[in-house]
Amino acid sequence: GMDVEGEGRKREAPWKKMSKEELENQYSPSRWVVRLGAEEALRTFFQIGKDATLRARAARRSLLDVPYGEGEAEKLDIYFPREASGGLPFLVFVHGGYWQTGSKDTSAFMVGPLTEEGVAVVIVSYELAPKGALDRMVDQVTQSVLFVQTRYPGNQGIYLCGHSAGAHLAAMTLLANWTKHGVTPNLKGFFLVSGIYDLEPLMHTSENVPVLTSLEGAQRNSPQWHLETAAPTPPKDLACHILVVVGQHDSPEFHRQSREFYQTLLRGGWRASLEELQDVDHFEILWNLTQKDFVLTQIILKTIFQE
Ligand SMILES: N[C@@H](CC(=O)c1ccccc1NC=O)C(=O)O
Repeated sequence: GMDVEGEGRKREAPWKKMSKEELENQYSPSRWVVRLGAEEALRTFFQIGKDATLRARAARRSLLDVPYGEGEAEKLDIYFPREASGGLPFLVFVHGGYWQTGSKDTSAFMVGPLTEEGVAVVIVSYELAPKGALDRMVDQVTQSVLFVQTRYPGNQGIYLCGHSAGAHLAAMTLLANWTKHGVTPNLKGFFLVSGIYDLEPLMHTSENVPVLTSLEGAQRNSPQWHLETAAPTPPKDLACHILVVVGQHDSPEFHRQSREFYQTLLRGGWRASLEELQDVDHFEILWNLTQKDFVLTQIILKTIFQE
């Protein structure tokens, strides 16, 4: 009905009526790609990411493999604008790959157009499953944000961007207790791209192997679940804007996840918006960020520079 309060909370989750095969399908983004076959889409995605990373390293001043923690995987790359002077805005990017694949070394998609406009870009690696556990990955992303704030205290804002499973990890930092860490990062915005916010349906797919072992663990690592049950209060100044964005050709379950997370953010008093980007799939929505005139590149730049 029209009762926004009741939507999505009292109603039975639609995925619970799906067969295992249907869930598997809904949570396999490559199967929804319209222009390429599934395998070719994934290959193209990683190739474009690798090329963009090589270009970024050749064309921009960078600091590579900077440790933000003790762990072997706890490394990040920082790419600077050509004319870097004084305080810069920073975009911190968390890659996807269902917590099992991906790397900072294939994920510097947006470095070209953003550094061109004066944004420093940080690409984060974290410890993948099976070695890494979700709680640990969430902590690592939190640590990477703390690292950027501590190293660049004069920054003109930190914007956290994540794709797919990386959007999940980025969204989890909305729940971080910064007081506990002793540093409050100058977080000004979130760009959550084709993300997953409720992990419970994934427990019934092969993608869960080996990250989700219990319902309790799935809930503990679901920003959707936290916002619905504990309702953490948003920062008082509401300076932080959260953009939830999904591609037209993402699966219906990915659309539902984005929509419900956005609605839950609004109910909780966060400043959020939802965008469905026309004519892009789960992978194009990210690889198009290599292009300055792509609508999401423009949205990101506008968000960073209007504030
Ligand atoms: N096996 C997955 C792979 C995948 O979902 C993926 C690959 C690269 C970057 C992000 C991805 N999705 C979520 O993290 C698929 O069917 O597309």
